[in-house]
Amino acid sequence: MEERIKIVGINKRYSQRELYNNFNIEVVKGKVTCILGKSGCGKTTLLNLICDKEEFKEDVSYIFQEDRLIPWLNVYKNIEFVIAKKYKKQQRKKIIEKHLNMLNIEKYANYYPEQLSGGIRQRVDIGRAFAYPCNILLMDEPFKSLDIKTRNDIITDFKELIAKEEKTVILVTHDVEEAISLGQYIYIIGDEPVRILNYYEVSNYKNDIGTLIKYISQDYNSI
Ligand SMILES: Nc1ncnc2c1ncn2[C@@H]1O[C@H](COP(=O)(O)OP(=O)(O)OP(=O)(O)O)[C@@H](O)[C@H]1O
Repeated sequence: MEERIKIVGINKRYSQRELYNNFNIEVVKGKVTCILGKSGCGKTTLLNLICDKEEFKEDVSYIFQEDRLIPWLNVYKNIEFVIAKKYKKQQRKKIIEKHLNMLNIEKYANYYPEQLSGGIRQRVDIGRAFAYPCNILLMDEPFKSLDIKTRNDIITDFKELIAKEEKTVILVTHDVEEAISLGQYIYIIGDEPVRILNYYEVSNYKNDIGTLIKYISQDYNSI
C-alpha cells in the first residue's frame, strides 16, 4: 500500500506578492515526486518552506542546482563531514565506501572538488545527500548544469539508488523531460498564489509515455 506524506499550510509573501497562500501538496513515501513549474514561479521557495517545517527539519537532505562541496576537503572527507556526528568512525567508513561504490566514484575518494568535472562533483553531492541518514531528499534542479550524456548517466544511477534506498524524493524542475524521466508522480504548479494545475501518476502511462509527454507539455505551455 502506498503511504502519503501531507505537506499542509504553506504560506509565503514577498512584500506585496503573495506567493503561497495555504498551499497543500501530498507526496508518496519512498518514491520520487516531481514538481514542475516555470522559472521564477516559486519552486526553490517551496523547497525551503518544506525544509523549514518542524516535522521535516531533522529528516531532510538537500541537493541544489550547483553542488555544495567543501573545496578544502577531499571527496571522502566531504561525505564524512555531513555524517560525522551521526556515526562512529568505522561505521562512517562503510557508509562512505558504499555510496562511492553505488555512484561509481570510488577512485575519486582522495580528489579535491576542483580536480573533478561537474558531473563527478554532482555525483559526490548525490552520494553525500544519500549517506546522510534521513528519509526525505529535496532536490532543486540538480542536473541543470550538466551536459546531456553526463545527465543521462547520472539519472540512470540515481534511479537505481532511489529504488534501493527507498527515500522520499521531492524534486523541483522547470524541465518537462527531467520531470518525466525521474518522477513517478508529477505535479504541475503555477499562478500566484501558487496552486496545483495538474497531477499525473507516471505508472498510468507505462505503455504510452508519448501521450504523457504530450499532456504535460500542453499543460506546461499553457501556463
Ligand atoms: N528574497 C526575495 N525577495 C523578494 N522576492 C523574491 C525573493 N526570493 C525570491 N523572490 C521572488 O519569488 C519568485 C519565486 O522565486 P523562486 O526562486 O522560488 O522561483 P523558482 O521557481 O525556483 O525559480 P528558478 O526556476 O528560476 O530557480 C521569483 O519571482 C523571485 O523573484
